[in-house]
Amino acid sequence: MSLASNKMFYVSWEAFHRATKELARQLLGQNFNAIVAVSRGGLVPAAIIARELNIRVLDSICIASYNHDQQGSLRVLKDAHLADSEQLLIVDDLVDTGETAKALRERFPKARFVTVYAKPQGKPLVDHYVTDIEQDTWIQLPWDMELAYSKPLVEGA
Ligand SMILES: O=P(O)(O)OC[C@H]1O[C@H](OP(=O)(O)OP(=O)(O)O)[C@H](O)[C@@H]1O
Ligand code: HPA
Ligand SMILES: [Mg+2]
Repeated sequence: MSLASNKMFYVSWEAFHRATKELARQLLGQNFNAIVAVSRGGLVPAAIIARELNIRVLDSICIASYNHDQQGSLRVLKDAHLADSEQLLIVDDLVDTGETAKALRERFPKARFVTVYAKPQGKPLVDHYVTDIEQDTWIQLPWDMELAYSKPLVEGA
């Protein structure tokens, strides 16, 4: 998939941290004992949730489907070793078309699957998420950005 619109949703590190802590709060009391992070995007929220919920056992599944904003075929580069169970939490940064989520649901039918951001197409596939994003909007994540000079509206200051 490539976006026809160029609408962007820019996420700072602080905003990402705040939203992920809100996701952790939604999960309080559900007694998860292990996390599978969906690498790479799920690694950061998985670490934050693990810290908030005092979960010490983490694993990763490495899935690639996008080359920057171009969706290609989904490839599982490395599987996770933890067994599927209702106490297992699968964490990704976002769900967009839902292709990645579909593959994860098949791989871990008993586990709970959560993301920080969700677009409409993928939303039905997640158990919990924090922020709705429109389908035609690209989420710019903090690790894909850097601070840069911003030209003033009027030159010559
Ligand atoms: O709902 P979908 O349309 O499947 O898109 C969502 C997936 O796409 C991104 O991963 P990507 O494959 O770009 O790899 P990355 O996590 O290494 O950036 C994102 O981190 C999700 O895992
Ligand atoms: O909107 C997005 N932003 C970053 N990565 C993504 N991978 C799928 N959709 C997105
Ligand atoms: Mg990913």
